[in-house]
Amino acid sequence: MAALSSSKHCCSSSSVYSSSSSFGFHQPQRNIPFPAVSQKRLGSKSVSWQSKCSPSSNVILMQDGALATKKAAIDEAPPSKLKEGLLSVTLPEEHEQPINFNMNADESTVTITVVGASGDLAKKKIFPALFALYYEDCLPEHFTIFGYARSKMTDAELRNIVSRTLTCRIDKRENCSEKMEQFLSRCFYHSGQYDSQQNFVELDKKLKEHEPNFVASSGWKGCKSTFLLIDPTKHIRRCRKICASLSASAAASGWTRVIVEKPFGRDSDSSAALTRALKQYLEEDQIFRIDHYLGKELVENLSVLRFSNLIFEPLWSRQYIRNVQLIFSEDFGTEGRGGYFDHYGIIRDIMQNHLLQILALFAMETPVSLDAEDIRNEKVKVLRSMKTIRIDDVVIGQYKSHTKGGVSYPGYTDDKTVPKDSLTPTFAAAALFIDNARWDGVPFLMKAGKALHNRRAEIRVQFRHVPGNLYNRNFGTDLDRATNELVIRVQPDEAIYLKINNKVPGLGMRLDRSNLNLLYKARYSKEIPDAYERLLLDAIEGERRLFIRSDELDAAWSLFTPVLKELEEKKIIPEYYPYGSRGPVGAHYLAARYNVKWGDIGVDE
Ligand SMILES: NC(=O)C1=CN([C@@H]2O[C@H](COP(=O)(O)OP(=O)(O)OC[C@H]3O[C@@H](n4cnc5c(N)ncnc54)[C@H](OP(=O)(O)O)[C@@H]3O)[C@@H](O)[C@H]2O)C=CC1
Ligand SMILES: O=C1O[C@H](COP(=O)(O)O)[C@@H](O)[C@H](O)[C@H]1O
Repeated sequence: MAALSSSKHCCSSSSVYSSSSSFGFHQPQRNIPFPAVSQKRLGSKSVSWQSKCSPSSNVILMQDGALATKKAAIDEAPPSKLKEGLLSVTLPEEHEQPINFNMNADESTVTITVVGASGDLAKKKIFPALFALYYEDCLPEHFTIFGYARSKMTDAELRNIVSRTLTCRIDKRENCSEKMEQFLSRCFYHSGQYDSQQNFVELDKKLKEHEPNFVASSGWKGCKSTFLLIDPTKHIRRCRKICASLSASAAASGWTRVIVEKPFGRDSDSSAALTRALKQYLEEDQIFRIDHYLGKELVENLSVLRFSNLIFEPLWSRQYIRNVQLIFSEDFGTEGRGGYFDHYGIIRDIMQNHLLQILALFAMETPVSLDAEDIRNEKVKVLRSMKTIRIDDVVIGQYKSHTKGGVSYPGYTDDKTVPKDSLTPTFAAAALFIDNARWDGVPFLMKAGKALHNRRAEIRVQFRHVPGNLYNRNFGTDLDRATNELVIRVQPDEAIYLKINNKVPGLGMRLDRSNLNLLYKARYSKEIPDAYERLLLDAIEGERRLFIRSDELDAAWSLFTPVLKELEEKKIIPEYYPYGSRGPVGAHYLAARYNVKWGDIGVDE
């Protein structure tokens, strides 16, 4: 979990504040005029424009009532800053005067705390993503990163661990080691218990010591963000304590945002309990629940593809789409995470969150705007329109050991941290339906598994066959074999391709299926940022579009909780499949029931 400070409280203690960056840092003003404000007449507003690091980010935050409209705000902002997207404004409640804000980007500042810094995710993803942002100049001029966990460590030891995980992009090798040194010199560590307010007060004290002089001298108390990287469901009491400490510190010294990693509960009740615990001390808009699949490039592109191309949106309904497939596979097992995994299983680990989030983005109605709340409103609507999942529409599997080419691969229950008699699914397939006018009757098939034959995540959209197609006789009796299929390959080798029927060149009339192929590595020379880079940047900027709101979470759990309960109460035995195989055959029967063939199986997979 991580917490960020937002401009909302940072600015509340003084009558006139200014801000110089998209990160919302507040300074005594530099006299750039801004429209007058009166708290009574005003509501929250946000303004979006192109930012250097965050193309569609919501960069100006006007809260506690700003008279300024979006247009006025943009009109008032200096063009150079609009270009860079470096503005953030918060208006104090008592403020009745014209407001000014600082435009000096050099004076922007943020403090990032990584709670659970000794863990796997911090090393593997969080520090490398923060470094990538630093390298890209997407972090403010003055930033400090504090690792926090119970393990005893010095700053040097943290830096040593972190340094081993930092890499520069292939196209950004210039000054790489110099940049790493600079980055590491901003990383510090503080050891403490998660439930000790005293330890957090000590941390706060250290954070202050690292604030730049101009922050201290202005009386402004700081903008902080905190990543909570301890399992929030298992450590709910600790999380509540952490939030209490952050909230107490924020009340005295700014405001805080908390970025929380999954798992967000294991069913509706535990998820609601976690939400209650977090909301005891934080407002919903301070909580950033991460689903890292939403930060993946092609998942983000889904809306662009659909809503900015005339050739797709009109086809996006039951009228033209026969089925949609959401596929996740990994070619490795739960090695090393068996203890965690056994408590959750693949449905909770991948389907209820990552695949369902993609489904919601795919199937939602057009949002009013690209504002986070508009998008999330549409996602909630579609999730709430889904039919209860029937147990007959779910197939579960578990991998067993397998020997191939003289190499022996372990079964799931061979992991010492997994009970020998565990029925936890490592594979699942499910058919879901959306009960609305657009998607009535269209199967949304999900498939997710570990220890399969490849690593892949993709969205497949199979279209209906062309009515009265002149070329039907070329396809034989199985017309569905010749339908168009749009494939959005999220990973690896990001690509979007469309399968079309095409005449094979020559004097005859032979058709084949070919791909119109947008392979990212062939089209774009730029390396694709890791999902965590996008998400961390958005969290720091206060952009919520890619984070899960509590009502979305409730809707997702309402959908999956009944079937999960039934599977567990009935102790349904998973279908065993060999490590490295294509998974249980039951998945094919499930698809066949709805006249569907999995698109990832076959000649053109
Ligand atoms: N690792 C991954 O690939 C992914 C992880 N996540 C989620 O991110 C979060 C962090 O994951 P990850 O880093 O792998 O987790 P780890 O198991 O590595 O632990 C993270 C931190 O939790 C603390 N911790 C571990 N056990 C306990 C305990 N029994 N009591 C109190 N604190 C404990 C450790 O700090 P210390 O003991 O020093 O206090 C450690 O720094 C989790 O919520 C996880 O579900 C999500 C997606 C992928
Ligand atoms: O959330 C999780 O995701 C990873 C897969 O993420 P990816 O970005 O590598 O595709 C998965 O291995 C893990 O079990 C799950 O908790």
